[in-house]
Amino acid sequence: MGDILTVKNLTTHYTTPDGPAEAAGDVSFTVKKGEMLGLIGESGCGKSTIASSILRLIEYPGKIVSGEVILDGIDLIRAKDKELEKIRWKDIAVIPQSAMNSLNPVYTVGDQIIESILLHEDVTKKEALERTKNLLELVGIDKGRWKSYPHEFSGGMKQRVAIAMALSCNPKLIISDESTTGLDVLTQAQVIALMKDLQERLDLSIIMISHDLPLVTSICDRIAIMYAGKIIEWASTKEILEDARHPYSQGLLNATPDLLNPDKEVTSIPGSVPNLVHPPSGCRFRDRCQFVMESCAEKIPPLLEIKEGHHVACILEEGDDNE
Ligand SMILES: Nc1ncnc2c1ncn2[C@@H]1O[C@H](COP(=O)(O)OP(=O)(O)OP(=O)(O)O)[C@@H](O)[C@H]1O
Repeated sequence: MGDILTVKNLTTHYTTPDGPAEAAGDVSFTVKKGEMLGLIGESGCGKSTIASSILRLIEYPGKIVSGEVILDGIDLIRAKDKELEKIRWKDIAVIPQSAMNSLNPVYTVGDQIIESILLHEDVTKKEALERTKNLLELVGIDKGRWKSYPHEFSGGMKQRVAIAMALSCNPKLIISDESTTGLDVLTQAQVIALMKDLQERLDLSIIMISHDLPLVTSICDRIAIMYAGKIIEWASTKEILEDARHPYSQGLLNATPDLLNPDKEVTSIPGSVPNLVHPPSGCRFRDRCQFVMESCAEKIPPLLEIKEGHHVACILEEGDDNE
């Protein structure tokens, strides 16, 4: 599988009265064609900042300071505004946080999907309506419901409409940003199963942003774990579950209950995420890390590939020189 998206050394700051907050610091990862990549981390660790940076939708006081975001050979950070406008939505579609509330209450769901197709593609209204009906069926909604208004739909159905909208222009990449927040657990599971099914059937590439580790491990092919603006571990889901190397990743796994193993001891990670304006020197996790050493304060550990496809940013993985 080839890479569809390459994020290279992306750094995004927010200006604050106390100085810049580095919400994404030197972030690098790739998304393969047809894969679902989970981007996971505690609230405030920079997940949405990365999503907005990929689409260059960071607004003041935010600023992309450096890095590249390559989609199909085009660097979106340096692309002209007009070029980028065509790429947004048509090539990269977003299912936003609380997607079900993103629908306009005064238009029918069908008209909203039709409008998004007509805005980006040179098709007739009749063709757009046909495609809308097909999209509704694809997400498990009777095509006759295109004339319904959002208030006539349940939360789960509105979520399905948001997915249909994201699919409306056959994007190469979908970014789902905590999009099932606010749904009950059962509906959330149905929507997630639908996304997984669509990803496999349509060979879609999806970045699934979430703070829900069990959700991400249940459907994603690979997982990038963020801590305080940095990716600290990135590997296949299997590797993360069986051989997580970063103490923060291990802490996250230990803090997650396992329904199949009710005897598992669940332990939380002491402390809290640091202020991103004045993060600790060196490793940002060191204040909370049970394996902390003096040298952890000296330099920011680089994200190293410790075995094929498994990347970790921890001094413990850097070899004998640092012991
Ligand atoms: N408008 C802003 N002004 C100043 N700082 C901001 C702003 N937006 C975000 N930040 C900073 O960037 C950090 C990352 O925010 P971001 O929303 O990307 O995190 P997140 O991981 O997506 O969180 P959540 O899961 O809560 O959505 C925050 O902790 C905050 O310090």
